[in-house]
Amino acid sequence: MSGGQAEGAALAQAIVAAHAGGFTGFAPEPLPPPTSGAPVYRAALAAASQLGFIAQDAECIARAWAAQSVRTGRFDPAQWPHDAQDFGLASRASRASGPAFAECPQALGLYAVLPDAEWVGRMARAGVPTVQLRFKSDDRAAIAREVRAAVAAVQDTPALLFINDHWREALEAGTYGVHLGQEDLDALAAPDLDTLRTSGARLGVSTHGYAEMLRASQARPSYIAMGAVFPTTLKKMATAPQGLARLAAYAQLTRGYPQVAIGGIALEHFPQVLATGVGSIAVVRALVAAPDPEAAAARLLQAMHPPRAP
Ligand SMILES: Cc1ncc(COP(=O)(O)OP(=O)(O)O)c(N)n1
Ligand SMILES: Cc1nc(C(=O)O)sc1CCOP(=O)(O)O
Ligand SMILES: [Mg+2]
Repeated sequence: MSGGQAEGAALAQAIVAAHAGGFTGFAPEPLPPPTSGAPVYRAALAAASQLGFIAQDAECIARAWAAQSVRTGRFDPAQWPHDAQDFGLASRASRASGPAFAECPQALGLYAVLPDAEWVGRMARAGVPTVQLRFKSDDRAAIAREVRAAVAAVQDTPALLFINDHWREALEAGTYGVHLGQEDLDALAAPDLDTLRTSGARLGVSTHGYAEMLRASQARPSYIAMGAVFPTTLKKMATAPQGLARLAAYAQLTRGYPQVAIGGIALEHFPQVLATGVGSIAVVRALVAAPDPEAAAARLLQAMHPPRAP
């Protein structure tokens, strides 16, 4: 090992030593091919991989760490990067990154993700402030029907309605917002994204790590969803559960956006999830698999807004 390599390995170990106690529970990932020769970049790439970040996220962390060192003029292994500028995360507030989607509340509160319009109405009437229709079907007529039924179901309630996946039907029905996954966003042609934005509909985007957050920010959505926090049995996830320490880091990075935490979240997790700073928690099974969904909604709403200590 050359002197330079030994020095780089020591920097990487210093980062790992400072953060291994926080980012626990992840097996090391293979070291991706470096895209820069800068010593801080290379050390952070090795450390992030050692801490279990997948290649695309290790690359984001390494680039952010190098940018942070240049900006501050020093390398501190304890200083995990959190600055949006260092990551190149597009800001919602700055016009320089292009027009933004319409605003939604900074705190969307309890967010129920629901399989059909009947559930949407039921949870809106139970007082859930944000609801999503997540209706999985390839039948265009059935989708349009379900979206219209969901709009009607929230009409006499204050609930904000997002439609998952089916953005054209959502625009036709005039819903409050649309939620898209990364693949949906990638598949959307620029003119379609413009149509969606200029319609005034709010846009929420799913993310599962740093690289996806940077990608989502390019669209300057109304909110950023971060998951899966814990293991979920609802669907097969391409990425590991991210856990609370990563969620806290993601929330710090994306604090210019309203944030939604999702994935495997149950009542007992609410205090720790809220402590990361997110303003909204999305759940599926905690409501639809509950023996008494209205009573479950009441408990989750209370956990979302715990009374302040006197
Ligand atoms: C609030 C919220 N966050 C994430 C998702 C997941 O959306 P997506 O990635 O589009 O995956 P599917 O839900 O379509 O399987 C969501 N629906 N809501
Ligand atoms: C639909 C969905 N999207 C996720 C993501 O991480 O993008 S996790 C998830 C399932 C959430 O269901 P439950 O609360 O029952 O675990
Ligand atoms: Mg989707």
